[in-house]
Amino acid sequence: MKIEVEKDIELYKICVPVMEETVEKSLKFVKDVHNKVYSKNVPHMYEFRLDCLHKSELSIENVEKIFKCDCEKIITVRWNWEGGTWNNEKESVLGCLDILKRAIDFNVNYIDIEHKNLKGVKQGLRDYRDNVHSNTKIIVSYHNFMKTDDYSILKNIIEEEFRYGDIAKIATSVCENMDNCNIFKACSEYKHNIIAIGMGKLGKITRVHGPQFGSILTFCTVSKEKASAPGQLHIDDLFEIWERYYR
Ligand SMILES: O=C1C[C@@](O)(C(=O)O)C[C@@H](O)[C@@H]1O
Repeated sequence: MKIEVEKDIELYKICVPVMEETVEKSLKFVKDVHNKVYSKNVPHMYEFRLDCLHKSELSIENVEKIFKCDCEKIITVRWNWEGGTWNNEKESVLGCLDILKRAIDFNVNYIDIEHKNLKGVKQGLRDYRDNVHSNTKIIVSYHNFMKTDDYSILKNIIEEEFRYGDIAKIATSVCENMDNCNIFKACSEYKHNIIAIGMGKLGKITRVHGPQFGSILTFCTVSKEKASAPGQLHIDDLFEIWERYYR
């Protein structure tokens, strides 16, 4: 479905996280979503949360099967200190940076690395991407599951994210409506180069209208029970709202 609110606005993109324990289940999930097993609508792209893979699944040869999957994708290896399940045990089996660099070798659409993780890698991934002449875009992400920081702090984080990557991402918990205003402000100020999300029930408005303000995508779930973060809408609900709101 194409939704064009403004002449210059790009397609609104919906991304569904894939959080399976095995590569086989991940690929089957994407195939089932594409075949509308879980929902009436299908997303534009998928975020493969490779941190969710069981450690027995962690080999470059195995994760490469995901990089080859024929869909628009984000490859993410989310650490446990940022809300994911990656930990030192999994890291000892296969390094998260090795996974992300291999994904870059495969020209996946996006990789996502935490803003905090960059303390160790500095410019590493962007230089690597340029050196191997990959087209992968680098998302640098910041999550705050407790609150939404003051705009001046968010702005500093976003500016630093752009020092290391191509797309800035903030996903913060919305505690009051002014938080939503700050998230929309970030979408507008960094239009089409940012993913900005308000987590939690109060933040749902940003998940629905963030793309109109300039966020390049929004995350949805295809399950009534399972979501990768608080406040995600079911994909069918979002499509229904967009069709009504933007018709
Ligand atoms: O960073 C994000 C955003 C998210 O946390 C959300 O709030 O929808 C969902 C995560 O899967 C993703 O990596």
